[in-house]
Formats: sequence, C-alpha cells, structure tokens
Amino acid sequence: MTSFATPAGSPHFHYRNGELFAEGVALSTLARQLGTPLYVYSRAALATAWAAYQEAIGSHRVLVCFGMKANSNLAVLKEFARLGSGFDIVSGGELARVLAAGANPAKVVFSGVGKQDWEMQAALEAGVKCFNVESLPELKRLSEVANRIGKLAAVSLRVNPDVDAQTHPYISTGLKENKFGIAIEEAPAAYQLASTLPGIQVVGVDCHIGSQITEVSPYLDALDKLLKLIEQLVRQGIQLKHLDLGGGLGIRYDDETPLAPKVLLDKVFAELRARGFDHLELVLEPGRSLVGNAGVLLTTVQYLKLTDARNFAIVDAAMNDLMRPALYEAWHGVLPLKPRTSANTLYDVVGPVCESADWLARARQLALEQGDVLAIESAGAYGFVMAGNYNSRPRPAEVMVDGENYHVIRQRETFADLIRGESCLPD
Ligand SMILES: Cc1ncc(COP(=O)(O)O)c(C=O)c1O
Ligand SMILES: N[C@@H](CCCC[NH3+])C(=O)O
Repeated sequence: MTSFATPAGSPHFHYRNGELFAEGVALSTLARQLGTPLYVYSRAALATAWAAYQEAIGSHRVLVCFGMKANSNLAVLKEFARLGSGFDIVSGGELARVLAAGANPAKVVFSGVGKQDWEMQAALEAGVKCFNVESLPELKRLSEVANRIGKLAAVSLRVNPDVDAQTHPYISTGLKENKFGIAIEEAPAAYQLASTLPGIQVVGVDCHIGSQITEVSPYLDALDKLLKLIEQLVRQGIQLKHLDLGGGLGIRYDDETPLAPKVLLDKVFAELRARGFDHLELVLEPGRSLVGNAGVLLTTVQYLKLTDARNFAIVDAAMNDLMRPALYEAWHGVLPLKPRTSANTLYDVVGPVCESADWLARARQLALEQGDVLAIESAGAYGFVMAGNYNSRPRPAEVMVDGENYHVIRQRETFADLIRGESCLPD
C-alpha cells in the first residue's frame, strides 16, 4: 500500500511542509483557483519519462512515436514534439491534433483496425511515415486510395504474434482472439500480396501486444517471432527498413515494478545484433510510460457517508472523468493534499454518477473531512482522453505545471459546451 510520503507517481509530485506539490506549485492553490475535478500534469515529469527512453536508446537508431491516445492534449503533444518525438495515431482526429501541435508528419505512424478512406487520404496527403496495416481488406483499400490520389503508401503490416502480454484481458492485444493485426502465420503471404499492390510500398513490420506490461519475456517472444518472419521475407526477396515493437511498457500504480525502457531495450538491441538485424530502424510507440505518472486528478470530498456496510467518501470526480477503475477495476493511489493527523477510516472513494461502478478507489485508509481535496494518482494516461459527459457532467479542466508556474491547457467545459449542436423539434 502506498504511503503518503512516497507518491506512486514521479518525484515531481511530492510533499513539502505537509502539502502535496507538483514541482514548485502547491496543488491546493490550483484546486482553489481553478476548481475541481482538475487534471494536473507536470512538465518536468514528461521530460523525465522521455529522458528515460533517450538514455536507453543511446546511439541506436530508434524513433519513439508517442502513443498519443494515452493523452492527446495539444500542450502535451507540443512538449513531445519539441523533445523530438514522433506520434502513433489511430484516427483522422489524432492526425489533426498532431498537425495542430506543429508536429512533423514524417514521424507519424498510423495504427488502428478501422481506418476509413478519408483518414487514409488525409494521412497520405500529410505525408505520414507509415501505415500500420491490420488486415488484407485494409491493405487493398489503402492501395486503392493511394492510387486514386497519385501517392504511394509506406506500409508495415501489424502482425499478431499470438503472445500473452500477461496483462488485463481488456488491454491485451497480441493474442489470436484479439481483433488486432494479421495472424503471424498469414503474414508471409500478406507481404507477398502487399509487394504487388500498386499503391503500396512495404517498409516495415509492426506489432503491439498490449498495455501495462511489466515483464520483458512477452516482448522477447514477440520479437523472436517477428525476426523469424523477417528472415522468411528476406528469402521471399522482401527487404524491410524498420521494425516497430509498439508500446505497452507498464508503470507503477501501486506496488508494481515498472518495466524500465533500458531493461527492455538492452535486451532488444542485443537480440537484433545477435540475429544480424541491427541495420533495421527500431520504432516504439509508448503511451502510458511517457505520461501516466506525469498527471494526477484533483477532486474534492463533498460528503462522508458512513453506513453499516461501508463508508463512502463522495467526491466531485466520477467515472466519467476517470474511467479506469470502473472499466478495469484499476487501482489508483489516493493522496490527501494536506494529510490529517487524525485516525484513519476505511473508505470507498466514489463519485456522484448514478452507477454502482462509479468508484475511483476502494477500501482505502484515509483521515478525511468534508471539503478536503484528494489527488488521484497516475492519471496522466488514459484519464482525460477517456472522459465523457454522462449525467451531463462537464469534463474537467487540464493544467500543466512548469516549475513555479502553471498553464491552463484546457478550459473546464460549460453547460453551453454540453448542449452545443443539440436542437429541439419545431413547435
Ligand atoms: C497500436 C498501439 N500503439 C501504442 C499504444 C500505446 O500503448 P501504451 O500506452 O501501453 O504504451 C497502444 C495502446 O495500447 C496501441 O494500441
Ligand atoms: N485504456 C487502457 C489502455 C488501452 C491501451 C490502448 N490499446 C487503460 O486505461 O489502461
């Protein structure tokens, strides 16, 4: 169980004089000035997570494409673009965001099982690095779209290596029964077809086996299968330029041991060298490990409801603001901004939404009073991006702390935002 003195998140969130800070800013100041629920990110934490990849990469040829579905706020994208990141996108909307953030489309890879014609066309026109194609019908469609507009689509086939990522079943993507990728046994024939299609230029191979992975072995199993495939392709006369291992590195929410980029990459580089593939560019698509522990969600205790069965701390954030607990029974640490010295009580931290699944944390020892503000930890990835408006709740504001300063990077939604685009029938 996390102790209040050591937040699970990065060291950029820390207690000073009995108060929780993000870098040099007391979180209580942000809650008071901007209200709650409020997502707060640390710019230094983003940079630290990025640096861990760069240190692991050293002088190897690696393109890191931030898996932006984890956090697509423009300010976050801009930070990663400044640091030199590419982006892994899964929709035309994500493409529009990376372009709006001024990122270089030549460092963008386009994943996803359901790309539509207009999304393919937009990505071709923008000049993305590569399409990670997930099925034969998609491959044929992409060739047609590229042909029609006089472009050549650079393609990696996303293969499904059928390895168990040893993670939550909802976020496992590399097993046969998952909808993702082309079965690895079918890949040689798929590459043969790809090499004959007029709008397609084969450039790489890709896989992404799941998320919140804390073991190296699933990656090495997948890598081994990919390298065997590449050997087979060489025999077929097909040469690749890059190998994309996807994202998926896990972070610490509770007491997990996260998989450090260096631990994984040292093994990957050694394997590539041993098998004679170190000429290949490596592409990575980390999402969670770049942003997860760079953000918290602040929420205020509205009521303490003590019952025979359970004690509830009813807060102003809900499942619509942070869906992970409701969806995956995910564990997020809960830190009081100003810990009390009074005795703890066992609480479920729940929101105001009319669903029993509307909880953020269960069975936590906390000393609380009405009006206290809590930080829900490790909310920088798959937090705001999965938020919705259920129960007509405006989505929270987002703020980025930078040293002693902070910047509102998304305004809190208003009632006007909620009904924008709606209209009633004529009288
Ligand atoms: C294709 C692809 N790449 C990258 C990611 C990022 O994954 P993670 O946030 O686990 O690093 C995902 C999400 O799982 C994904 O589907
Ligand atoms: N939304 C998931 C991660 C999904 C990864 C996308 N393929 C989570 O919150 O853990």
